[in-house]
Amino acid sequence: MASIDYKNELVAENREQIEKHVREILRLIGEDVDREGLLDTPARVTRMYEEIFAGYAADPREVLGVTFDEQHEELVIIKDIVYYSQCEHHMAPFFGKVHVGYLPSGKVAGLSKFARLVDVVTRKLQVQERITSEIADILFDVLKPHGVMVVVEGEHMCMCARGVKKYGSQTVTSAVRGSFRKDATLRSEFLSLLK
Ligand SMILES: Nc1nc2c(ncn2[C@@H]2O[C@H](COP(=O)(O)OP(=O)(O)OP(=O)(O)O)[C@@H](O)[C@H]2O)c(=O)[nH]1
Ligand SMILES: [Zn+2]
Repeated sequence: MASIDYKNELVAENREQIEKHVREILRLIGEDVDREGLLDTPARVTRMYEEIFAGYAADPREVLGVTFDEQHEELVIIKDIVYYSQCEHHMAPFFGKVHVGYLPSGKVAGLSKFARLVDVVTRKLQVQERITSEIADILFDVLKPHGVMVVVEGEHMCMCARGVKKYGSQTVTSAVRGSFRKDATLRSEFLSLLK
């Protein structure tokens, strides 16, 4: 499931300042900031920040604002929702897929809202564990389902491009709320449907 485009108005307001600081960082790392290839880079980086940090300007609970009543009380799974986030330790990208399963209790959300929720939660400085638990907590709180399970897979550039340099390793995190905590069969059903 593809992600959705948002903008961060906070970045837009501070555009001039951000551009100035990006230019300064370029100078401090040893670049010639006046060479042609870099002239538009501070503005480009700022536009990129508007996109990849759009989560700061949005309320994740609001994206689930429209829910509807539906008497389906069995497992619903939305899998393979792609995300792109930035680790809060290095400001390096990490990305992968989110899989959500929930057991509704009378209230369901439109399928696209799960992808919107993933976008809002991931488009800020994050750690993978917090993405996982935030999505689980918000769904559990807003939809009041019998249970929720969230699995997140991620590849972290801070582990590839620098530091330990372990390319291709995947981090998998999960969070369970409600009936998923107690019911191992339900967890197995969810995990087997992800394959
Ligand atoms: N738990 C968790 N750790 C993360 C995530 N993203 C990055 N990290 C880790 O954050 C840690 C930061 O460790 P530090 O020792 O403070 O920083 P560092 O010296 O740059 O660490 P190295 O990467 O080991 O060189 C590293 O182990 C990263 O791999 C994440 O989403 N979750
Ligand atoms: Zn990192």
